[in-house]
Amino acid sequence: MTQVKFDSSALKQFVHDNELGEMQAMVKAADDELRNGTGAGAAYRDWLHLPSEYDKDEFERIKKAAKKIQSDSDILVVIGIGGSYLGAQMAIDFLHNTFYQAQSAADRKYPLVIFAGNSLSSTYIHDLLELIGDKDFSVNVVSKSGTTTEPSIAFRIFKKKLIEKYGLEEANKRIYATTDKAKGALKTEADANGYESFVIPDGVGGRYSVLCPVGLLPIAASGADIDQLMAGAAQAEQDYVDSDLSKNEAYQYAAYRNILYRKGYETELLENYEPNMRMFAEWWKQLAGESEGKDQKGIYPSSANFTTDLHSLGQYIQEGRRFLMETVVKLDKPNFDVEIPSEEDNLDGLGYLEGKTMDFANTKAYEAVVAAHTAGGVPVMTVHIPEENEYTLGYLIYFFEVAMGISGYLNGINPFNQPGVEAYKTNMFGLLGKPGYEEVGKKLRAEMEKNN
Ligand SMILES: O=P(O)(O)OC[C@H]1O[C@H](O)[C@H](O)[C@@H](O)[C@@H]1O
Repeated sequence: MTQVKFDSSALKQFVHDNELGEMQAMVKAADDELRNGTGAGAAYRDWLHLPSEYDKDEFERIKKAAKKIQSDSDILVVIGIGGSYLGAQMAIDFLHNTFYQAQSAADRKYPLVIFAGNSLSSTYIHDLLELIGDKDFSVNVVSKSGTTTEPSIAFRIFKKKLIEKYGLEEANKRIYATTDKAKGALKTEADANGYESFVIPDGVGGRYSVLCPVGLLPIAASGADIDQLMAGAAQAEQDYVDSDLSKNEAYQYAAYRNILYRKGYETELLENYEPNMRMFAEWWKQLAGESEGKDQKGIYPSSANFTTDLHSLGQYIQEGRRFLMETVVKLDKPNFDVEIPSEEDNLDGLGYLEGKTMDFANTKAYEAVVAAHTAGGVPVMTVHIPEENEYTLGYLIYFFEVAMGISGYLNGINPFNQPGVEAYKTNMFGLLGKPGYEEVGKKLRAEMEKNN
């Protein structure tokens, strides 16, 4: 059964009936590029079949490693940046109690999974070291290239703590490395020290890697069911193969956002009505931004959390400059609903809501917002999900991944590279004094002095 329902009914005043049909030929061509590898970046399409063609032996090894971590660690520190942490963190937030970090170990039942190496903040690392204190912990270091600066620095620090606490031999048994099968500094180190290693397949880029060991090990260690996650994604893999727009809602989403983009709606807000889906938007932003923002074009991916941000960004969305489109991921049925209590005095005037639930109010807020923003000139699309569980999440991940592949080709770019992220890295290496980058550093310092 489909787990995602794409609703474009609020677009009527923005997109004429014929416009979607006019996209069909282009969607067919984009589908051909994606499925048959005739488009740019063809070597990075292996995520397309990850849900059905993953390495089953490795999958079992992931589950075993997760069990070991659960049995010997209070905390799992997952070190990675970009695609090497966003998917795991969004999944863990989506699948667990909102306050699971604050729960006691007994209530949580599973290790706390904490992410590091996704910034260069010393405060963050200091505070995490303090949180770990004397607790038992393990480290999952994740890097496809095996050379990214932020996670490399964090890894040195947590490796040192592991060695101090457990000694070298036991420390090596508490380090799990997820990286390339053959190249990169992390692979070299993992081989030299005998870390248990998991492979990021060649044809899977960072932002498409949540359904490989990158996401699966931390998600499994957190106690979530990765079989169900993969089963949901595999269902979506089957459901989204038709290049006929009328039969493929992921492709409809890709087509509509491109129709809107070409009319000047250049920024897309991914929205939720559930605080535990904030990280989902962060994951989606990398997926969309790195896939599409290149060659001086592309939809700018942003996000908003409702109803919270209706009291901050809401004014701008309703009446500010008109370049926004919105995509809501709407949970149709929360796992737990809470009734609004009755009060005799009704001093707060909420009597009219007595006996109704929080989710009733949340859904009415969503309906009200769609109507208001539509009237205000903001096109709104909705991706409905039935509930929050592993199966639905796997399905939803695949929905957005396949939509982004098609969307990129519709806009005439390579959706699978990210050449632009190197520019700051080169400068940073120059300024940090990395061997080989001396000239860059010299030039930058001279420019900075001139500007001061
Ligand atoms: O996994 P890594 O090689 O460490 O890369 C981590 C991230 O950083 C890079 O700069 C890329 O732009 C991202 O696509 C990638 O997910």
